[in-house]
Amino acid sequence: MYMRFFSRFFSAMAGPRPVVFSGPSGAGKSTLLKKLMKEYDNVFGFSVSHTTRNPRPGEVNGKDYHYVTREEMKAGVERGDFIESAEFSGNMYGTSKAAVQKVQAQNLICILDVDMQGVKNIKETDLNPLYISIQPPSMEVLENRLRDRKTESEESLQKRLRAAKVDMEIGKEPGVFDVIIVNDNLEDAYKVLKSALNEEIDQVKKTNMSS
Ligand SMILES: Nc1nc2c(ncn2[C@@H]2O[C@H](COP(=O)(O)OP(=O)(O)O)[C@@H](O)[C@H]2O)c(=O)[nH]1
Ligand SMILES: Nc1ncnc2c1ncn2[C@@H]1O[C@H](COP(=O)(O)OP(=O)(O)O)[C@@H](O)[C@H]1O
Repeated sequence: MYMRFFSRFFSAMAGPRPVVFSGPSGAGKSTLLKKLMKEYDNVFGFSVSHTTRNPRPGEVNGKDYHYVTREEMKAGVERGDFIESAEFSGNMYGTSKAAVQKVQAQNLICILDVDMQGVKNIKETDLNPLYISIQPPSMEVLENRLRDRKTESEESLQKRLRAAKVDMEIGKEPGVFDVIIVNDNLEDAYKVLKSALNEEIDQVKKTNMSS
């Protein structure tokens, strides 16, 4: 009880409330997050995850992900470097404590992009974030977007679509997410996202201006 109080107290002291984004691969999380961080670069900071998957063309090590081998990742997990980690579509992904602390130390809203296992595991921690789900308008649209993105092999695409079906069902369960955004038209979805974060954005702007 007291431990819980103190850890909540200290996590509140660590900076503004983080925001966790989740939703099927191809739903548009990265697109929306990049837009948000471009418009509010002094308000949000991205928690750079570790992954064992290969970088895609254009992705930058240390910016999109920290790209590591499975051995390195496992060693990090064993050392207790990670808040959470998960296996997704044949690769490991995880949020390191350092990634979140780096953002919080700058008094920015820490953005995490994690799969459904990440959401479940983060719920067991004291991070206490706002949970936002980004959903595609339909499975058909999701498949088309993933194919058009041209980043996946047929095997990887099928794995992502299978995971998406499961994720979409869990995401509908009441109480899992605070906000659910259907990303049909990008500009409309972005407006909904900004209005969901309005109070937090204003709060950080005020605090950071006066310090
Ligand atoms: N649990 C967990 N999931 C992550 C993490 N980083 C990314 N993911 C998730 O891993 C899945 C695959 O990500 P990625 O390979 O970048 O593919 P994309 O989502 O199709 O662009 C997505 O659902 C991400 O939200 C992490 O640190 N922890
Ligand atoms: N509202 C939208 N309308 C059409 N295409 C979109 C929309 N949002 C995202 N996309 C495209 O769909 C693909 C998947 O989006 P992405 O942001 O990579 O998804 P995620 O990060 O959730 O895997 C990308 O090629 C992106 O440009």
